[in-house]
Amino acid sequence: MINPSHNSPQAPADALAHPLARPLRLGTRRSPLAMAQAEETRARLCAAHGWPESAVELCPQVASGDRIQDRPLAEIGGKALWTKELDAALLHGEIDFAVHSMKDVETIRPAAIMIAAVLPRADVRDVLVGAASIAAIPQGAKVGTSAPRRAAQMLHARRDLEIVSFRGNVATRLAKLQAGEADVTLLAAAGLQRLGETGVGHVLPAEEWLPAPAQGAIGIECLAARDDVRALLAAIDHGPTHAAIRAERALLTGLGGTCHSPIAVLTTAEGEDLVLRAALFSPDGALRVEDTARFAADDGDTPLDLARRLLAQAPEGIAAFFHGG
Ligand SMILES: NCc1[nH]cc(CCC(=O)O)c1CC(=O)O
Repeated sequence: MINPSHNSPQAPADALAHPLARPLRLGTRRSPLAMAQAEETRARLCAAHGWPESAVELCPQVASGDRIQDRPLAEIGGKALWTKELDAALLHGEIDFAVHSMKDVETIRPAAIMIAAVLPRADVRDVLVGAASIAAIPQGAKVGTSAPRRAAQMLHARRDLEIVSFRGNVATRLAKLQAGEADVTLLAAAGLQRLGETGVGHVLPAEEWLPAPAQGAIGIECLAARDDVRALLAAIDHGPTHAAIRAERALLTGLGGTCHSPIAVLTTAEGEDLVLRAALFSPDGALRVEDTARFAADDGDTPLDLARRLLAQAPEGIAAFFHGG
């Protein structure tokens, strides 16, 4: 990327476009949200390095999580269903890096794969569609969601509501709501914004309705051994978001949380410090424990301590859904 000499003939634009001899291959799922996130990643990477768009080639893959639409994620194998095809493509050298919603990436990853960059976090909040607020949802209404966290939060706030399973991508879920399969649903503001669906629903205040771990963050993974790719991705890593995601994932690791575990968390910055606020629920929403920790962004131990404190306070009806770190 350094101009060699003033006398050297001007290289053609394509030859200058990239340090590798070929385009970088970006692995992504095929869903509209995943494709929007892949496009955003390509745009940021090309802008950071002054490359034309052709320097990064999108390589969409069908994930098992997208293929199987009729059962809750927690039932069919969990978050690995979003990552295993892209992991295999990375490990086989078919792609150079993979773009993920960090919310969907399990805490335990193959040793050869690392999170090389995290993009600046988008809106972390959930959006309620179908009612103006939690209080305004009609008595006994049906809430369409397959997320254990959203179901538990909703039942915690409103014991009268009924949860109905609601899988599928953002457009599918909005269509199911339109078709009357449920009265209200919950979606991530970040996903709606990335799809250009900005007028949909009512944003829930994050302080009252804590989001999922890593919600709103896009992460980019590559092989730990690929120093060349890691150096290129470092240019688009957003330190504050990366620190928050590291802390939230450490908390989840400490809790032994899975996709069955109703956990909500909000990270905020206070000066140089991070404040991690986390709540655990029983799946039926009857029980809830909450705790908070403040720590320096590079302190990896405090999120684990917070996990231990939460588990120590958790009654059996909550602890049964977490198995410790
Ligand atoms: N579970 C699917 C999923 N994974 C990431 C997002 C939204 C984007 C994000 O959180 O970054 C969504 C959709 C949703 O929860 O509404």
